[in-house]
Amino acid sequence: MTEPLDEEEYERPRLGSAGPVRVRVPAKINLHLHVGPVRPDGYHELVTVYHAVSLYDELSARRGDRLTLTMEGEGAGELTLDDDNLVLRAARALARYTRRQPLARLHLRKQIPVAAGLAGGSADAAAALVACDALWGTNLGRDELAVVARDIGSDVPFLVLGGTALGTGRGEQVSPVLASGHSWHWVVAVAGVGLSTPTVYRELDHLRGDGAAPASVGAPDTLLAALRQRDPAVLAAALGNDLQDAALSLRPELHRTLDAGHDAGALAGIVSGSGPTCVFLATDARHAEALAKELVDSGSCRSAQPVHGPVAGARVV
Ligand SMILES: C[C@@](CO)(OP(=O)(O)O)[C@H](O)COP(=O)(O)OP(=O)(O)OC[C@H]1O[C@@H](n2ccc(N)nc2=O)[C@H](O)[C@@H]1O
Ligand SMILES: Nc1ncnc2c1ncn2[C@@H]1O[C@H](COP(=O)(O)OP(=O)(O)O)[C@@H](O)[C@H]1O
Repeated sequence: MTEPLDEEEYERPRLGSAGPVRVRVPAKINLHLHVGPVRPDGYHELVTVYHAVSLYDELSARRGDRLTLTMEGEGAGELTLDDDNLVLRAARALARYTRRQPLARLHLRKQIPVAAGLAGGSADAAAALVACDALWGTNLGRDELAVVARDIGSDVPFLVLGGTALGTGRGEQVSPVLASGHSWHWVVAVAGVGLSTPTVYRELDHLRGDGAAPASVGAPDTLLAALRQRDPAVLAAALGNDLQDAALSLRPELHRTLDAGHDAGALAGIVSGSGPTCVFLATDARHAEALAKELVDSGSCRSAQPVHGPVAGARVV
């Protein structure tokens, strides 16, 4: 973490924009999530393939004489405006990094459900970095913003980048894996109540420690090759998530959601990251529409919506 500066060391911000700056940021799913051993710092070593999908939060930033945040939309009422708020943490981290005062009026419109395995909070942090960078005229560029992002959360650098990317380390080391221009069609089926990410990692450790170790997805080579083939049936066979058994152990009712997707004709279904959202692969946009409707009708999830990916990371719009 960057050390906080004393007030007098701060520069008044040179405003890059009069504002408002509007930033749109996507949710992520993990097409491949291999969870390795626990590291000395308590995080698990990961190899993951992140994929940004067309479900967005939006953050606007205006000039202000303090740092303030207001929120509306999906799950906004559950979030507090304390030091744990990822938007405020991100704005302060960028201000410290660029030796400025964190002065901005921020407003967040949420559509990405909270604690759903879709990295909504990380997305909002990435949006705050991009919005404040534009408002303050700090012009760090995506690679440097991704460096600031690492201290905020493991998923945050990916949400700055977007697209499809390989994540290693604790997930914070990201590199793009392809830019083929091909779109994939998915349905995200959201559960009523979120799951805590640390609880799901602990459950995996517990399952592994029991000796009834769930099989691991191994290396991402098959998945990466499948992405290059652009064939949804091939991709369907390559999707995998080591956190799935842990999420299912904590939420057995997710079996019903996965079964409903299968019965409705999805090419494949997996838990998204730490869950409890389930994500289903469709052949095309129409198939995704039909699947989403059937999933809602099945009553096995709170809502289901078609999305596509990959899409760009946090962007000024
Ligand atoms: C599981 C994943 C998959 O992409 O995301 P979600 O599906 O929850 O969105 C990520 O690993 C979550 O990333 P993120 O939500 O940024 O996690 P962080 O804030 O860095 O860490 C939250 C907690 O998750 C656990 N954690 C996270 C990353 C990691 N490589 N090993 C871990 O054990 C630790 O308990 C940590 O204290
Ligand atoms: N702006 C924010 N949006 C969502 N969650 C936030 C935010 N700020 C802090 N959080 C906290 O981050 C945690 C993880 O949320 P989120 O990123 O939505 O889920 P997940 O890690 O499952 O993808 C939640 O417990 C939530 O309280």
